[in-house]
Amino acid sequence: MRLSKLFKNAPTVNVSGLCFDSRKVKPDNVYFCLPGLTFDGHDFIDDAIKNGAICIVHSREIEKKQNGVIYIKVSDVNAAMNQCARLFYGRPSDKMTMFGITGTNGKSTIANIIRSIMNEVEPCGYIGTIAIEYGDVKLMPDLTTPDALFLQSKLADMVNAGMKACALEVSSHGLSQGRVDGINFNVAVFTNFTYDHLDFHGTLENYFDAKCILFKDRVRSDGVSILNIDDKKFEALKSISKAPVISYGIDHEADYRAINIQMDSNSTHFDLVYQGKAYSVMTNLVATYNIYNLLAAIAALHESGVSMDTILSACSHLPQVEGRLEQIKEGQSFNVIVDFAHTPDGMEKMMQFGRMITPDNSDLIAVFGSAGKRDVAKRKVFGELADIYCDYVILTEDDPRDEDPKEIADMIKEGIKNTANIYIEDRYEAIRQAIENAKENDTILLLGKGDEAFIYREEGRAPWIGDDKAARECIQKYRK
Ligand SMILES: CC(=O)N[C@H]1[C@@H](OP(=O)(O)OP(=O)(O)OC[C@H]2O[C@@H](n3ccc(=O)[nH]c3=O)[C@H](O)[C@@H]2O)O[C@H](CO)[C@@H](O)[C@@H]1O[C@H](C)C(=O)N[C@@H](C)C(=O)N[C@H](CCC(=O)O)C(=O)O
Ligand SMILES: Nc1ncnc2c1ncn2[C@@H]1O[C@H](COP(=O)(O)OP(=O)(O)OP(=O)(O)O)[C@@H](O)[C@H]1O
Repeated sequence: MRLSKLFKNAPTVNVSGLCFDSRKVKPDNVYFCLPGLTFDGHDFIDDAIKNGAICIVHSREIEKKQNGVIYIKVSDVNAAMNQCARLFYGRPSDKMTMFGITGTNGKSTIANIIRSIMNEVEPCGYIGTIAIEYGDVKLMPDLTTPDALFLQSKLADMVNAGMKACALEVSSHGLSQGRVDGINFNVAVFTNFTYDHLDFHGTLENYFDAKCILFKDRVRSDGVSILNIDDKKFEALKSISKAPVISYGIDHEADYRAINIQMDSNSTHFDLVYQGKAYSVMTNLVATYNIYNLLAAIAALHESGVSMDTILSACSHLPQVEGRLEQIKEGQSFNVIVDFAHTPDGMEKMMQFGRMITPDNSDLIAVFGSAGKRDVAKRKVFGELADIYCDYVILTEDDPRDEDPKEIADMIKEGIKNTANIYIEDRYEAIRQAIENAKENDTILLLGKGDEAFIYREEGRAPWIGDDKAARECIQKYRK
């Protein structure tokens, strides 16, 4: 592409790509000097030029300019990069129905439900924590919401592969770093707002402000904002939404409301009330929070023109979202559930569900840890929740990074006053002991890692068999 297509008054030289990391710059790339949390991209201009950058986009004054290199000064490099990414990749998001899903918990679940039902109407891609998926392509992501350059390139790949829609998880980090600034969403979905990510945002107010960006700035004014009316942030989001608001919920009157909910450990039935009419919904999703997730997805799809018949007939056989309330069934006489719960709210919801499916004379056993180098305050809260709901706790490693997993476990333990607990550092061994010792009708919750097939240790990302595979293997070996 010609540089002049990206910047007014720029020379008409050809550029081969866009890059914000000097180490990854290729010949004839444009290098964007981003201010980061640790470094400032301006400090790596020489490296970028050595690697072949033909153009430097910067905001700081540059004293020594090199011949043959084009320098473009802008007031906000991040904003310029987002705009260029959109143009370089041919405005891909304008060619698809874009669903953006944000909130503390439920983003992956809702995005995957949207994708799977949308696929029955027209091809839909997914970008989020679990994968980047479109057609037969499935890639493992590094981030929930990728950086703007990678994101726009993947959206372009989706358009080229024939996708007509995309369900994108929009994290608060992604919003505050402008990773989705080049996207105008047709549908913006809000799940819920509880405690998370204080290590990054500092305060809950900042965390919420980041979430607001999707509804204030990034949704199209002719689009729609789908909001959870039972969440305490409903009114605040409604008041700032650029697009008309559609509500969903259980406890309050809503545009899409679930009533008469009946649930067991394998399925849920409820009546969906929409515009005064009740539709009977049968779904293989369980746990009350998943009814919220399903309502959000139903509202998002229906408001984008998918028929209620198509949506409701798909609800009964939704594919298992990997590592989200995944029930491990190997013919054993007790329940084993793998779940990605890693916030206090997620933990509590899972433990409540575990309690609901466990008979009074049986035990609820939880196996979990907490991530290293991430929010420390939630550790004790996890312990307090386990103390309320569980009969036995096995504390183990999560993603310790360069922290000592035992010290993390001790911080969780500060919240456990009455419930019996042990510490088994090795996650596989912790799962093995839980499974080997479970009695008939007990429930074992394996929490925190979900579908992840890696553990972040001191030396980086190390392979991990995965909670689901570990559990299946242990049931086969020790309970057959
Ligand atoms: C905390 C955070 O979000 N950090 C992101 C941030 O890094 P940073 O600000 O620290 O960047 P930096 O290292 O200071 O570097 C500044 C600039 O100098 C450049 N640089 C740096 C060194 C060099 O030699 N050459 C060079 O050009 C860098 O490429 C960058 O452009 O900007 C980088 C570039 O976009 C991101 O890769 C990085 O994400 C890191 C990897 C990360 O782990 N982010 C997580 C916390 C995250 O975003 N998570 C959310 C939420 C997940 C959830 O809900 O649980 C997600 O969406 O995944
Ligand atoms: N609506 C909800 N309310 C509360 N907790 C939920 C809800 N949906 C899911 N959870 C819990 O949060 C965990 C993560 O779910 P999911 O991956 O869908 O959320 P997420 O917002 O995408 O999280 P992340 O971005 O960290 O992956 C689940 O395993 C479950 O424990």
